[in-house]
Amino acid sequence: MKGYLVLKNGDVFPGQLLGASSATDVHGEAVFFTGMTGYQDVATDPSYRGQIVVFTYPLIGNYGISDVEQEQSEEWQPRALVMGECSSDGYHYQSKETLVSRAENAGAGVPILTDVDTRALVKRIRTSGAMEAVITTNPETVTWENVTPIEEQELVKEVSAQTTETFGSGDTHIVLVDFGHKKAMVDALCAYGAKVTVVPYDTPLSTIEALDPDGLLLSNGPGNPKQLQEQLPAIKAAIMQYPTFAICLGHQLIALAFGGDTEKLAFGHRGANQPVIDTRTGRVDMTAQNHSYVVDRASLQGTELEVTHVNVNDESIEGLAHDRLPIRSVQYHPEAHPGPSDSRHLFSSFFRMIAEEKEVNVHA
Ligand SMILES: NC(=O)CC[C@H](N)C(=O)O
Repeated sequence: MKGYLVLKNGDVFPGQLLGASSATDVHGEAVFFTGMTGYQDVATDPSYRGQIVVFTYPLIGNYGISDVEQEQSEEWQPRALVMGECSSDGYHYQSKETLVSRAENAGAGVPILTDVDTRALVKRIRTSGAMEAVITTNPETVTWENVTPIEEQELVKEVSAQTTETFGSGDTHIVLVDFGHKKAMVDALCAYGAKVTVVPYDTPLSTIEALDPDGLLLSNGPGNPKQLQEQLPAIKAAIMQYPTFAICLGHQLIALAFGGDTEKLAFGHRGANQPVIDTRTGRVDMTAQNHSYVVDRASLQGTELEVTHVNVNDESIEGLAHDRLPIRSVQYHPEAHPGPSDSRHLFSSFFRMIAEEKEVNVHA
């Protein structure tokens, strides 16, 4: 069926619609992802909730869909996927589903718009910025009334765990505060010897205390971090009490909790090759990224936070450390999925930080 992506500025990009809910108009924020692989990880990453993801790589779906390895959550998360060409053969995961069959059977109702001039579309987003968009079968009838802008949607509430769940059986107990975590994060923690308890984003401090964690992980998640303003005092109280590592949305929340500010990038960083330098060691990692917002450097003046990592391309802030407490955060994704795992060592630094803290407490 013929379909269209209509940008809020009026530009229309035609294509072919696949998927269960192809007849319905779907609103979202049009953003682009530059990785050559990782489409399944992207399609299931809760950070993409509310967004229409345009893939810059022209051929998507060619290695198939895995049962579990690439799956980051149980649902398809973006509002829609847009691509140049959608492969109907899953080459690597041969006996499994393909992207086409997944879209066609998608109970979640995530349409895929293929055969789109994604090059032109991405150039438009680069010049005009990430923008609201609609996937539709009839561009004439598109309306922007009664649509809540993504900044005002309570997306974390939609994706956060409803109940507490425990994974792994290691000796180090990590409580993962779930703003919309990716499964790869739990897997990475378990691989380093953790037992992980995933708790809803608004879990009170007393419940966290009752779980007696060795450390906290504040996860990634969708939307504007300022949506969680009300949670900041509780987040601050918790992270001041336990060694904490925070990723992406979690990193932004740490900045906000300590009096810093965040701002929105024109079109964000979404891909698998963002170079990040550790300003203390000079080491550069190629990183997996997926974010619209960044911590504002000037806002950190006078706070207890120090910048530890910087993006080599645009000098935006990529990592923070508390000047006194064992609190570290990064804007990028050390758990990868999709993208390189160069920065997986940050998980071992987290476990080292926890061990050091235990030492200090033993001798205190
Ligand atoms: N991956 C994430 O956690 C994204 C954080 C936040 N929603 C942003 O877009 O900046």
